[in-house]
Amino acid sequence: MPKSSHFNESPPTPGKFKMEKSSYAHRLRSRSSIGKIVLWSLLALGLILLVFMRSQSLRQPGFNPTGHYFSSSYKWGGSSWEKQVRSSAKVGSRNGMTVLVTGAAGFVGIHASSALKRRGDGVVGLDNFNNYYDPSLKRARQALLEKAGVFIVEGDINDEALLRKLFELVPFTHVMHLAAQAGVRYAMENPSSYVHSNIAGFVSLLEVCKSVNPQPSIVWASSSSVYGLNSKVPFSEKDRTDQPASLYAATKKAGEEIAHTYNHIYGLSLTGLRFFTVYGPWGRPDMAYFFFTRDILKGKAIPIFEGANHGTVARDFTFIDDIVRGCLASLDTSEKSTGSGGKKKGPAQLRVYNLGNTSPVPVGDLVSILERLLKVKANRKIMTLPRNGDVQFTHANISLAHKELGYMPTTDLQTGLKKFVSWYLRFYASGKKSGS
Ligand SMILES: O=C(O)[C@H]1O[C@H](OP(=O)(O)OP(=O)(O)OC[C@H]2O[C@@H](n3ccc(=O)[nH]c3=O)[C@H](O)[C@@H]2O)[C@H](O)[C@@H](O)[C@H]1O
Repeated sequence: MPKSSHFNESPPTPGKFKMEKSSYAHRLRSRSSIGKIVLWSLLALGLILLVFMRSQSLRQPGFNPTGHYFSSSYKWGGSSWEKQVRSSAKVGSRNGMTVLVTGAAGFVGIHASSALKRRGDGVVGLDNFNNYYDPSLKRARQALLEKAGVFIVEGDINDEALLRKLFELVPFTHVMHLAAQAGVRYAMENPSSYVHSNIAGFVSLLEVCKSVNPQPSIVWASSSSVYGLNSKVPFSEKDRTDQPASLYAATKKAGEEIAHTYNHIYGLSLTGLRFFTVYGPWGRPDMAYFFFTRDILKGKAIPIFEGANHGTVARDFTFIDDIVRGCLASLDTSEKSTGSGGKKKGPAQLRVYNLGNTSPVPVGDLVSILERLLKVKANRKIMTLPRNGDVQFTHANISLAHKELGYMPTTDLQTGLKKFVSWYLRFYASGKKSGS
């Protein structure tokens, strides 16, 4: 045996100090070894306890591995819950569809759900009500949908058992998949939440959709951010999308590739919509137009980004009503999925469309419009576009959506912001809500 494998042997001590092998020294050494063993055992125990406590806290209702807290636990199932799901899914018009809307308590979700319900489709919502932004805004949207007869199931798209249960109760003809971790800049703070919702969550949904019978047709939210560093404008669906500038964009691009796979293998009919900076009443407080409004009213400084050499930063801001029309047209023109029992029976539809406004507006002009509408001067703080995933410019070419969906935006930024500001002032009028 090689010498080094003798654990009990004293190692060679090339250093200055060599201990005498007296029995006193031996006792001292064995006492200190016992001490070390006790210390290491305690440390190991502590570590095990820590891991155990963390795994328990992850299992607690109201917490998930993305670091987001939920305002309530996910309790689903039971006869009254099933009754609510079934009743919400009831179709109110001839040839109406039955749609599962994920992210129904979100900004686009509430508008799309109520538009579908209004025209007589059966709608069931699904949302995890996480606290990425003020959950009370999501609850207010939920209350509005409830009044319209749309029930929002509380749960996560990663919960396949819940998704299967929903399809067991209702044979959804369509899924409008809007649940996602949104926001370009937040991806640097909490990257795993993007992977959890936009990749794992999407796969979980597609896994269920591919295996149910009949398979639904799926329309889902991609993003203008997939164009990333593409500098050819306006952005066309034919342009390259392999240079994402943020992890958010990368997960949306991944979604498009995942959609291709499920279409190819399982015959799922899939339509991805590249939304361009959607704004409007009931919007998202993490978006610039929303928190600019709040901060102008508070007299706080407004950070306005500009490119290198004072280059303009601009967005193709698109009003929510135009986006909703695009969503409904996509659902209406969706062909049926072709698979059954998890097996593809023939080629299925696979589409991607830009839904933009075709008229980019510099961020400085957005602030000027808000100043006029709010009748308050903004405290502008011009700063160079930080390296945070933002791109300098977006501009949609919508000719494909126009040709195939009849999509044609009708709301300019001035008109759309007027509607937003009037909603904002009414919603936050009580002064109790902060708009954060
Ligand atoms: O089209 C999309 O796919 C995305 O649209 C939206 O992203 P963006 O277009 O980046 O919107 P938003 O954050 O409102 O910034 C607007 C402008 O203000 C500038 N901006 C922003 C913050 C700031 O402090 N200062 C500033 O000038 C900023 O540089 C930008 O020019 C959605 O959030 C995203 O989820 C996704 O859906």
